Amino acid sequence: MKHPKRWLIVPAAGIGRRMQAECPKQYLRIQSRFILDITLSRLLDSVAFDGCMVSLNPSDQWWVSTEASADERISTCLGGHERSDSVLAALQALSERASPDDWVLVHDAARPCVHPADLERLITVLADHPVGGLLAAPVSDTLKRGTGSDVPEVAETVDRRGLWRALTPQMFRYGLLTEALQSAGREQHPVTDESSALEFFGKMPVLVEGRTDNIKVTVPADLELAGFLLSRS
Ligand SMILES: Nc1ccn([C@@H]2O[C@H](COP(=O)(O)OP(=O)(O)OP(=O)(O)O)[C@@H](O)[C@H]2O)c(=O)n1
Ligand SMILES: C[C@](O)(CO)[C@H](O)COP(=O)(O)O
Repeated sequence: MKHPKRWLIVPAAGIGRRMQAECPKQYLRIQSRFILDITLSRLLDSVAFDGCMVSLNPSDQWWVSTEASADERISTCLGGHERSDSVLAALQALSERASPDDWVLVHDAARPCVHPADLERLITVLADHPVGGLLAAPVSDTLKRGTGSDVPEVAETVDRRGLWRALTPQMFRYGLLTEALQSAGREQHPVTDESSALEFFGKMPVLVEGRTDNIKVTVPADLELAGFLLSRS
């Protein structure tokens, strides 16, 4: 039986609106390196991939200045309006090289602190699984649902038992992930991660516990925290 290949997709076509920075957040620097370069090097230096596809914004003017742009292992494609569109564009850009049973790991460009041990655990746990799964962290805080007003008040406390925070990478079979994202798009079913598309497609992805320091750089305060975490890794 043909051994499945392993592909990496890094959606990096966002504009980082919540970061309120002068450039898309994946091009902010930590220790003088672009966040995107840090993320890609942590992934590619830790795991053997058969190829890597990075989705870029059509207006991207920074990619040409990255270390990654000179890396022969990495190809690029144009991303889309939503993260899911950017992931689907990367899957379609790999269509000539990938087979349905190949593994695809999808990781946010904005998560530079991902730890090699988490990558190894995800790949090992899911190696023989027919669908795949994702890194996730059990919720440890008490959760409140707020009212939508300018001064939000507690509407209810949400039972946190069994709740997890989805992280990335998320790892699924190439064919199934492509079909699931296409189906969610046709049905205009909003998905904010790959697992949501598989769930909509009737599958139950595996939750693989990951480190809580695998943060997504989203708002200004996250940049200093990511810098601290990277200084210790
Ligand atoms: N149309 C999009 C939107 C997001 N992303 C990528 O998906 C990852 C996670 O998305 P998010 O944190 O929401 O990034 P942004 O969309 O850039 O942030 P914001 O929502 O604040 O604009 C990021 O690496 C981002 O570059 C993408 O490739 N294509
Ligand atoms: C994929 C993800 O990072 C899992 O938590 C998250 O859904 C991305 O959401 P965003 O709004 O695109 O940042």
